[in-house]
Amino acid sequence: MYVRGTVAGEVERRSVSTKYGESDLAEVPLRLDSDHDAADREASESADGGAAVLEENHEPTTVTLWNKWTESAELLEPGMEVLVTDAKTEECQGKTKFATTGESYVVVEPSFLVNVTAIRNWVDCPRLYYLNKLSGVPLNYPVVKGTIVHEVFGDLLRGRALEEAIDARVDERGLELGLLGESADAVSEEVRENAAAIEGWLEQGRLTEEDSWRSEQLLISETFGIRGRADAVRRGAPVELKTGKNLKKEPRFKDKVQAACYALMLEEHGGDVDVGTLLYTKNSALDRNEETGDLTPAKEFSMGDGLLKFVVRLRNEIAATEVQGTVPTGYEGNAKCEYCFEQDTCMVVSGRLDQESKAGQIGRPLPADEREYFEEVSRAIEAERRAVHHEYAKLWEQRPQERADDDRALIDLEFGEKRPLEGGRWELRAEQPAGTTSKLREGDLVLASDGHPVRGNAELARIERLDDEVVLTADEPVEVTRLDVYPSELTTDRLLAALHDFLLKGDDRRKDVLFGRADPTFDEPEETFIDNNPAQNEAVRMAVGAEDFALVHGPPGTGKTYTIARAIRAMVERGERVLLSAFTNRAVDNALEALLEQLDGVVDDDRVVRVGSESGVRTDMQPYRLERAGDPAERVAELEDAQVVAATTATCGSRVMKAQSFDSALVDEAAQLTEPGTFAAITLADRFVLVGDHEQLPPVVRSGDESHRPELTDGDDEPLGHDLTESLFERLVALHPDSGVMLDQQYRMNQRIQAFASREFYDGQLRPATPAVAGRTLDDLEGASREALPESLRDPVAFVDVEGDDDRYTDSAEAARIAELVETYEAAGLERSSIGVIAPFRAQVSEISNHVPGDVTVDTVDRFQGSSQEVIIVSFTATGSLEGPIFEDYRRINVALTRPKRALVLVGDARALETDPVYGRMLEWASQVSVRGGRD
Ligand SMILES: Nc1ncnc2c1ncn2[C@@H]1O[C@H](COP(=O)(O)OP(=O)(O)OP(=O)(O)O)[C@@H](O)[C@H]1O
Repeated sequence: MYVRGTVAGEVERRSVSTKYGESDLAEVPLRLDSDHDAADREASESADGGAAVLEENHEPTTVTLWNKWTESAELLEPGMEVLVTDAKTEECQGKTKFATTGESYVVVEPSFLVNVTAIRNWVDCPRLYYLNKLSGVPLNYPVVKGTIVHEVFGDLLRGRALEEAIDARVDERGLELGLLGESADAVSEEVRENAAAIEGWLEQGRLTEEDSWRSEQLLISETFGIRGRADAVRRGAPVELKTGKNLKKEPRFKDKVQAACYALMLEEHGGDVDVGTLLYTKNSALDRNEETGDLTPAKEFSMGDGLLKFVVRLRNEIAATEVQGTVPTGYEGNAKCEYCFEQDTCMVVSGRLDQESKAGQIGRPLPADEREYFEEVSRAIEAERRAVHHEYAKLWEQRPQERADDDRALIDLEFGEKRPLEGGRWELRAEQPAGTTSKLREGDLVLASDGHPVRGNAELARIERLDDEVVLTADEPVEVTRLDVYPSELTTDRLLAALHDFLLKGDDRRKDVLFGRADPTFDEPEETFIDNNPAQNEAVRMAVGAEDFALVHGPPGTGKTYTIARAIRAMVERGERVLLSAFTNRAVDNALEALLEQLDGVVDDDRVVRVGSESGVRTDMQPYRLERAGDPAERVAELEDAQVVAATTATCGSRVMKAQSFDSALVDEAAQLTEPGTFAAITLADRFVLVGDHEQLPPVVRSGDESHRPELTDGDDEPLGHDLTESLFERLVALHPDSGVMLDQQYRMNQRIQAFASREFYDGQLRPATPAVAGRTLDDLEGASREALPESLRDPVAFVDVEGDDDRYTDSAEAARIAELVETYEAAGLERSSIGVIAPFRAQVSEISNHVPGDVTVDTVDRFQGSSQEVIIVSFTATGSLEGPIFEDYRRINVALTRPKRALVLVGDARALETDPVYGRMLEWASQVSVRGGRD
């Protein structure tokens, strides 16, 4: 049976004499989880074929861990979670206790998902694992070549011809190879040598019997807290490809460990694995006359129980280290520093961060405030990682309908067909029921399954099309009936690397300025860049003249995009190479569009390059998109000759972008970026300009979403100084207020609409840029007439009182009233597509969507940020006390109220809203009719 719970006290270890001799044991006081989805587990095929439904029990019990599992017991601290499989019960003085059996596995912190490659690295040296995590994998030839060989291997398994696979895969990596100075022919030759081993081996397999193969299988273990992608699975057993050589008979130990991880997961999914295979592809390229030893590439080993358990214990060490936030020193394993490639890096990191390390330390430690900053921010990033793991856990903890309601899955799809594509991949089609919504978008990577993303047959797939029909491409032909959001750690990995690069490799002057030890300096040109808007002109002068950085604070509609474009043009005219970046693809493309207008006749179009994925970049910007595939020299020239490169901040953390450098970086939507998120872009440039509005939505952090367990090691209860929700932009505005300028003329809203936001959020300084903007009404729109509206809606701002029902997340009366309002505006001549509805909860968004036609955009505030509409209707969904995201942070209401150009209608329960002073003032403003209002 399964026993799962939280450690409730100190663990006691001792030795006892048994009939088998001396045995170690550890007694762990455990508070059992009451409802660890027992029913769900029972229905599933879990590793031990059954599950214990444990009674709710708040009294701690004891679980005894025997022999080798006492090693894992040593890692335990009160508050940690433990899972024991195949436990037995023992009655003792009327109490039920538990103990491990010979079959048991003990899993520490089972919801922390450890990557298989992490476990493999950990075998070599725990500190190496830490260093890899910190600095990320750089662009280097062995890594890129290894990836290509793996891809060719997958292709061969899927039946693609060798030469075709090599050509295609080398071509796809053109850009990376170009950056590394490699030529396609030379790389193809090397890949061919490696692939020969694979092909020969596959031939043998085919000669003897009908093999059942599967390439690249994504495995996630809900029992052992491990995940990874097996290179291949042959007759149910793992096959791992290594591009190195191995002249011994046996596979390398760490490679065995890796294969054992996959074996463990395959067994959890119902397999019985007794063998693992390692394929050392370099072996076949070696010359028998020069090398002695076993040159056969494929080496098999038998998969013993002892190894599987050892692997789980290693995994436990990683999980415990991560949850406690301790930094490995290298003493934990038997690290051999003198042979390690990373010895220098290791010593530098140890020296700079003043960490204990087996390799030793070099250099002076960073100043104390920088080390403290590093600790706080890296801890916050690790909390983000745990939140991603939490997303994984939801894959099995939530029922399908709950996931669908959460917008995290599309369920009940009707499988249509699977069609083989050229190159051995598959196209999968399914129909989705009408009216379903989710977070999934075209271009997303998803978990496509035949029913369950973890327990069923599942595969990573890309969404090619998403309307009534869903079209996917994948490596394997899954009969798709369900799609789940794929929780990715990529962002977290890149944040950590960006933090590392900034603090450990970053420029000292920049750190002095960012940590407040020095003031930023400017050398502003006297030139006038924009003659009709003094604040914008000053912003461009500061941006161009900044020697360190400049800040442009742009309230809604104040011409941020225009100002950025003008500033970049000025920089380009001065001969600078410029990076244009923003948090979202949408903002990057908007700014790029404005910039192209400015650059017309200044630089050739082909010196402006957009870096991003095909699905991320807007159609009209595709001509500027950098193709990754093709001739290496051509690809790299295209990027390196570019004078302006545009990419999201996430892409700035990619290996390709990290190889670039710029004179200046301009970052839009900077108030929505975490500090390390901002570093990813600005570390690529000598100077930077941040553009944003800290009175609108702050960075979105996953770990803030839900209640996570308190830090285990955080002895002092001091609140963290840096928790990722404050942007670098906001911090710098406070730290160096004179390095920025606020744009104060807005080009969007009628005067009546902007009045409240200006007063509440911008010290009354925001004003309409022109009389025409101030006087905007619906009458300006073709075919629309305010006269046709009821009197109560003729003013640009209106309030509609709807008594709230008692539901917390939805209000159907409000939804019905909003549907009527939409009809009223339509009757007055408005296009439905020019009306937007904002609601605080997803549930209310769905409720309203069911009442209004599809071409009216209905969404949450977060989704509306950055856009505008002619008419905006806001549903407050409030009753009694004000609770919910829209009310927790006044910046949300600022965003909601500043989306419309010509008309704003607030729909809510006046009595509830009045209970808060800000909303009280909002009601007053919305209910007063302007002098020039539409009364006859
Ligand atoms: N100095 C200016 N003179 C004339 N028009 C301007 C000026 N600055 C901006 N505009 C116009 O104002 C509108 C809004 O500008 P822009 O798109 O740059 O705003 P933004 O601040 O980026 O908006 P958002 O708040 O949506 O991000 C655009 O139509 C733009 O052409």
